[in-house]
Parts: sequence; structure tokens; C-alpha cells
Amino acid sequence: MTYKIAVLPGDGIGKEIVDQAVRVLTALKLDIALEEAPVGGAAYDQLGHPLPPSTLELAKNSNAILFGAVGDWKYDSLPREHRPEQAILGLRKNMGLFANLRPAILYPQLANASSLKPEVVSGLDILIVRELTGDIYFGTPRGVRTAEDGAFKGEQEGFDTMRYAETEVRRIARIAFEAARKRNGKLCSVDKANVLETSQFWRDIMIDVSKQYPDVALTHMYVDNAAMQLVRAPKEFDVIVTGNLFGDILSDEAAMLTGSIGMLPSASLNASNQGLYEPSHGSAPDIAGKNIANPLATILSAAMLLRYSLNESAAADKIEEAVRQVLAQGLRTADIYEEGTEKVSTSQMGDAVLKALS
Ligand SMILES: NC(=O)C1=CN([C@@H]2O[C@H](COP(=O)(O)OP(=O)(O)OC[C@H]3O[C@@H](n4cnc5c(N)ncnc54)[C@H](O)[C@@H]3O)[C@@H](O)[C@H]2O)C=CC1
Ligand SMILES: CC(C)CC(=O)C(=O)O
Ligand SMILES: [Mg+2]
Repeated sequence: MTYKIAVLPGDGIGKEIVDQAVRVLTALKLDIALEEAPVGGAAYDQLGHPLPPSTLELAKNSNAILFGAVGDWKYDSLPREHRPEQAILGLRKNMGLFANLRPAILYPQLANASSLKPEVVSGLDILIVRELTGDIYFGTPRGVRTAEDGAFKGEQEGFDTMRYAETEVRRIARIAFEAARKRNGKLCSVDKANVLETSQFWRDIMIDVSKQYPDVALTHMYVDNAAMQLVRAPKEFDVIVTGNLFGDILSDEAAMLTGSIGMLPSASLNASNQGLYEPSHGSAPDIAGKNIANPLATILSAAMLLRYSLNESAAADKIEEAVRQVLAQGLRTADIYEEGTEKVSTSQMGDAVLKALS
């Protein structure tokens, strides 16, 4: 069977990094068909919408999606529905990609690239399971209105709605417990139950689901403490499960433990084994078009694509091994460069991974 992969590069560094991941996927000579489509600001410019129906259709009809990133400051004054970010939010929602897996692994060669002391981060291997289609990112009502009560009655106010339905919490809980069961059996649920009703509800359901996983040790932590513990003693964590907003923030923080945001891949999965694979970072407009972005998070996302959506674990292992090799050779993009290593461009990093594969 030929697997169909939708390739959606998007904006900023999106094309530069996805190009390298496509080269890697192609070099593996698997039975895959890649089809590219516009998304984000690029699609808005071309077709008047950040997620054109043709792109969504292609994504839905594919086994997996390789996604770059969307967004650029120049679109920030557009009405929200036309902003590039609506493309990735729309794909997640329309395809039910509720389970976002963000593994934060420190490759030993990058121990000095991390902003933390090597002894704090060496050997780091944690998994953040972020709920991706609910929470305040999607809750309604939202908007700007005239305040009807409170100290600022009569003023304009902005508002959003944080909400989680029971099904949403149960299904992400199961994904996280299953992942913890296959790893070191530790699951930390991160919330803000001391303040938020939504979080107390989340916590109660986590405790209920935990009854089906007596082999997994469930703990709870408030998000402010979790942000602190991630830089104090990150290796205390095994699997973290959290909501959309907290997971977004904590995963960027965890990225720096691995040396750079350019190292953190992700998989976003739905209930039908379809997945969208993208680096955890954004479109980095500040370095776009310079051929200096780190493509490894995207290349490692392609490895996750092979493992989770195509059942090609051996090919995924090969990519991860090739990444280990290029790092061992001392090759570094600017974001992970340190004295004594060799600074390479985005495409040179791609060349090196390809060479290590052959
Ligand atoms: N999934 C997506 O498409 C996402 C899109 N965004 C969008 O991206 C745009 C920029 O957002 P920012 O907050 O600046 O986040 P960002 O992740 O794009 O960049 C943050 C910082 O990290 C650096 N960086 C990011 N990826 C890198 C890489 N591969 N190699 C080297 N350095 C890298 C950037 O140069 C920048 O200094 C915004 O429009 C935002 O909405 C942000 C996050 C995710
Ligand atoms: C558009 C944003 C919600 C994307 C983001 O920051 C992320 O998924 O990490
Ligand atoms: Mg983010």
C-alpha cells in the first residue's frame, strides 16, 4: 500500500526545514507519495484563506501530514479568522488531533548547549502529552464586549472561555497513562486546581482514570510549580499530561532543556491513527530565508510520522540514529553552536543527515 503524506510547509522557516525533512523521507525509498499544499500566510496570499478547503481535504485524505509552521508579524492585524495560526488550529480541530506528544530528549552531545548545567539535564528523556483540541484555545464564548458587571462595568473587556468536557479529559488521560506504562510508569498531571474549576474537574477525572492503571504512579502538580521544577530537576519527570494552554507553554520551556527549540519534534494524533507531525516551534520570522534554522526538530518529527502513522519503526530508528551521528560529528546549526563544533546551515545539516543515512 502506498502511504499518502500531505506536505504543508507554511510560512517563515517552514519551507526551509520541511525541505530537509522531505529529502530525508524520500531517501528512505519507502512506498510513500508526497503531495504539497499551501497553508498559513502563504495560503492566505495565494488563495485568500489560511486553511483553504483544498488543503484541508488533502490533509484529511492523507495517512499523515508533515507540517512546517505558520505565522508572520505581517499578518497580525488581519481579522483573527484570516490569521495564519488559524490554519494549524483548524487542522487540529477539524481532524480531531487531540493528542499532542512532545518528547524532550537531550542528545548527549548537546549537554553543553542546554541553558542548564550538564549534570541537571544529562540523560533527560521526558514526554509531554498535551491535550490539543480543547481548553481556552477553543472555548466559546470569546471576544471583546462591554463589561456588564464588576469593578470595570461599562468598559470594554476581552474574554475567553476555559472549558474541558469529560470525554476530552478521559481520552487524553488514557493516552498519557498508556505512554507512562510503556516508559517508567510515572505520570504527572499538571493543572491549576487551586484556582480553576476546569482544573479541579481535570484532576478528578485523572484520578478516576488512574484506577485502571494501578501500575502507573500518578502525581499532580500546579502549573507554576511545574514550570519551576522543569528547570530545577527535570529528570524527576517521566510523562507529563496537561491541557492545551499549559502544555503549549511548558513544552517550549522543556525544549530549552534539550539545547534548543529547534530540537523538539511533535506528533498530533487522532482516534483514527492519522497524525500531523511538526516541530514544536513556530515560523521564526526573525531568521526566515537565511538558511540558518535548525531542521532537526522537523526531521525528528518525520521519524515520529514513520513510527506512529506508517508503522515504519525501523525507518524511524534510522533517522534518529542519523541525527545522533551528525551531532557526534560535531555539526551544529547556529542555535546549538558552541566553541569546538562546526557551524552548518539548514541545508548542510540536511546534507549531513542524508549522508549518515546512506
Ligand atoms: N505550529 C505553528 O505553526 C506555530 C506557529 N507560531 C507562530 O510563529 C510565529 C513566530 O512566533 P514566536 O513566538 O517567535 O515563536 P518561534 O518558535 O517561531 O520562535 C521563537 C524563537 O526561537 C527561534 N527558533 C524557532 N525555531 C527555530 C529553529 N528551528 N532553529 C533555530 N531557531 C529557532 C526563533 O528564531 C525565535 O528567536 C508567530 O506568528 C506564531 O504565532 C508559533 C508557534 C507554533
Ligand atoms: C498557534 C499556536 C497555538 C501554536 C503553538 O504555539 C503550538 O502548538 O505550540
Ligand atoms: Mg507553542
